[in-house]
Amino acid sequence: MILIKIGGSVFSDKRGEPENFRTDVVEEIARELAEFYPDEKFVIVHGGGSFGHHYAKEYSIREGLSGSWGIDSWRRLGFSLTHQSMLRANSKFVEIFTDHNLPGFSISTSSLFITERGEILYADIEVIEKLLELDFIPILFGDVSVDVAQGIDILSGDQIMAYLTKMLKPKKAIFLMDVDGIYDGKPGEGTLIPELAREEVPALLERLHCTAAGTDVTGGICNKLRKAYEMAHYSEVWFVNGKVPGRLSGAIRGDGFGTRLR
Ligand SMILES: Nc1ncnc2c1ncn2[C@@H]1O[C@H](COP(=O)(O)OP(=O)(O)OP(=O)(O)O)[C@@H](O)[C@H]1O
Ligand SMILES: C=C(C)CCOP(=O)(O)O
Repeated sequence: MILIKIGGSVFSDKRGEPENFRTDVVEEIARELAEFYPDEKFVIVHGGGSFGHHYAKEYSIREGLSGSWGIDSWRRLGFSLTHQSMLRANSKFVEIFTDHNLPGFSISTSSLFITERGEILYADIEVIEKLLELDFIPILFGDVSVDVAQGIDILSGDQIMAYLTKMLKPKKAIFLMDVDGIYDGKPGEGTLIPELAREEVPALLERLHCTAAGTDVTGGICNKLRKAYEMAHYSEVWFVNGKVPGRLSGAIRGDGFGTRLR
């Protein structure tokens, strides 16, 4: 099984209009997956992009429930609206997958996962395992979450990737991004790293200023790299450009252009 995260920056313009969706990009991803399926099994996780992040920010979901009825009544509505927005993104993926004869099946993340300050505390993944046995392609997504510490929070697709890698032990985990891979510095300024050893990640995090007190509250490349560091215990991890046709296929075959972490 191969686990793939389709980054929010790949299927939408995060700085653009709310709920913009790059149909052509996702269609190309589906076309490439259809070349490998059913010989290869897949689990897909997609990010929030221009869908969930917009509502999550507007209703400050990451701050959780406060204990004040006024604020919480408003935030509960935001929690629901954020989830509905993610369902709209998710249904676009399922439609495109099924149009390409791929049995993509929607899994509502917030119904399976419980978090503690945004980190996964518990998840019931039996249904995902069963769907895989039955040759479905489960499609999960970054979502809102019920959180034991603060009532509600946001669960990032990158956290889900790390959890599923640990539990399902895919032969490969692939992050599709809107840049060519991991750079030693800012994309466009630093150089692309084609091969990265797990032991090199802590030093790279320091060079990228991803210290514990860093500013990546909602994720970004620092969170992605930290999660990939955990994942590399169990699986090879790839970072490739999901907007360039052929790059996903290259990562699936193992001869692709991007960053390979082992
Ligand atoms: N050293 C770096 N190497 C690679 N990307 C970097 C680096 N530093 C910053 N970035 C930025 O990180 C972004 C990818 O992180 P981001 O969290 O936006 O990914 P995503 O998975 O597409 O989004 P989402 O979390 O919404 O699903 C890239 O667009 C890139 O510009
Ligand atoms: C904002 C929401 C609801 C999901 C966040 O998931 P991510 O884009 O993978 O970090």
